[in-house]
Amino acid sequence: MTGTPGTPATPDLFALQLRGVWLRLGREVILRGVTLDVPAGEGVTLLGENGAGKTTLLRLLASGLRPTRGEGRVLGFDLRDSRSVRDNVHLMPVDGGLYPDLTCEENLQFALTMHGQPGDVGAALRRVDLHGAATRRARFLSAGMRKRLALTRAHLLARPVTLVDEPFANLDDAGRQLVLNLLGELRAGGGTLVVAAHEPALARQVAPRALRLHAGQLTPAPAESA
Ligand SMILES: Nc1ncnc2c1ncn2[C@@H]1O[C@H](COP(=O)(O)OP(=O)(O)OP(=O)(O)O)[C@@H](O)[C@H]1O
Repeated sequence: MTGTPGTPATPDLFALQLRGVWLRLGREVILRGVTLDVPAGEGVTLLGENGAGKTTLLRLLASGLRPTRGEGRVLGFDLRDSRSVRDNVHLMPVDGGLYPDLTCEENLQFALTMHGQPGDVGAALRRVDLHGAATRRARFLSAGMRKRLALTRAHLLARPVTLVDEPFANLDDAGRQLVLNLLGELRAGGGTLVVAAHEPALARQVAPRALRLHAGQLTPAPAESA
């Protein structure tokens, strides 16, 4: 895995590749030699107990954390090429990663503007039943409403790679079905998806290949795995 920044080495082949990645945060070693190949368009469910390192791995794949050792590529771009990686990846963090002082519609419009993308903000808010809260600041939304807003932002942006952390948390039944619909549409459009979740049966409906992170290592999870 070699190449210069800004130049994809293996375009279209693999969306995500890690080779022997170790990651230390403070005194703790979180990842211990993680190797991963995710073909473009695949959906991966990331399982693991609390504190296993799922969020950390997603942040690393979004170029928000650097490997202590080892290397990785996103759509052929070296993980150290943060700009190229961030152009192609959207990470939905567990808290939604919204701007608390922007309204719902401003949060969506800002995301579109940052990526130079067109998009129908009103339709996106209607889709997740937030049209009545369009002018409400994100800080005044409930946890479930924040999750809906963050999800519709990920769907609207439809980056080649979408990483979502705990998409089902805080949602009612209708909200969980919305997650499945929105993430399913991202996959259907050819997007690569990684879902970190504690609800394997739900997550696997849109991201069938399940991997488990345990003791810093990534292994295939059996079909019935919880
Ligand atoms: N900034 C940080 N500095 C030091 N340690 C950290 C930092 N962020 C996370 N950790 C540690 O990394 C480990 C993995 O955390 P992480 O949030 O990635 O786990 P997780 O699998 O997403 O857990 P959960 O299922 O509870 O969300 C934990 O032991 C956590 O305390």
